[in-house]
Amino acid sequence: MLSVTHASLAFGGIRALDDVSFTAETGHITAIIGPNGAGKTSLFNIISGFYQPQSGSIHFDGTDITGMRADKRAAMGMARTFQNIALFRGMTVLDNIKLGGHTRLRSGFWSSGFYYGAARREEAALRADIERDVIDFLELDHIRKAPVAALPYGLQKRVELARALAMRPKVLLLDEPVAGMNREETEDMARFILDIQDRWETTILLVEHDMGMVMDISNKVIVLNFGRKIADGTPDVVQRQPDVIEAYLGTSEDREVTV
Ligand SMILES: Nc1ncnc2c1ncn2[C@@H]1O[C@H](COP(=O)(O)OP(=O)(O)OP(=O)(O)O)[C@@H](O)[C@H]1O
Repeated sequence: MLSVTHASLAFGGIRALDDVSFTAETGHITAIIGPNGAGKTSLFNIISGFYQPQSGSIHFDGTDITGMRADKRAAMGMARTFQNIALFRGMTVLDNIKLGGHTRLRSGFWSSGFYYGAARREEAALRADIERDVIDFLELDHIRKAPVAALPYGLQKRVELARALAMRPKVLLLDEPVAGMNREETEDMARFILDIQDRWETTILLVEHDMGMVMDISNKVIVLNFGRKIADGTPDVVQRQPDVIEAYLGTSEDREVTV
């Protein structure tokens, strides 16, 4: 289980997060929604360790990780995808995915050269693992040798998911996984997310503006508005809450309304 307790984060005078608490249960899909600027990315950033909250705490499987560095959190089993695709565009699909797997190697990415025999055996095992569990699973076999830059957007997003999955994460943070996708690509991605939950019981956190997808696949929805949590419950309950509807509909013109 992952829990955020009374977390606040401010940038100058802007309160990006204001006393936010919630839990993401193990093996569940928890969505974080809210209008633009509500604090969703900030919440992801304090969970993954990119930012430190000014107050409050974050616990992961019983450990207080509030002050822990991002790479340590990754080593504990936290993986993340980004709003804007963060892949090595000139490298192949397979090589990008293997980079995710390297966080799992005991001999480590940088020390591989020094422990060549052991590292090579580990590398071969990792490759077999990735082929079976990630490439086949996410149906990427036909493009494994393709450079990422040559792929359509929806597939690039799937490769990014594959790279996160190669870390065998306990917690997977997905930042707008279907942004910019067409209906078919969105449905594929939703199916893959549900399959990941089903197969590995991964705890999944999701920031997403596509309300149809969020309400369809989430076990729980957290709603933020101006840095504060205004709702926390099952999709059924949350989408009927008047202040949630108000947050989306009663907003200024520059906010995106996707309900
Ligand atoms: N590095 C930063 N420096 C200054 N202000 C920031 C920074 N990051 C976020 N903010 C501000 O904090 C508030 C919350 O931003 P955040 O990006 O977390 O919202 P969001 O819900 O993810 O928005 P979006 O849906 O547009 O991605 C906004 O007012 C934003 O301008």
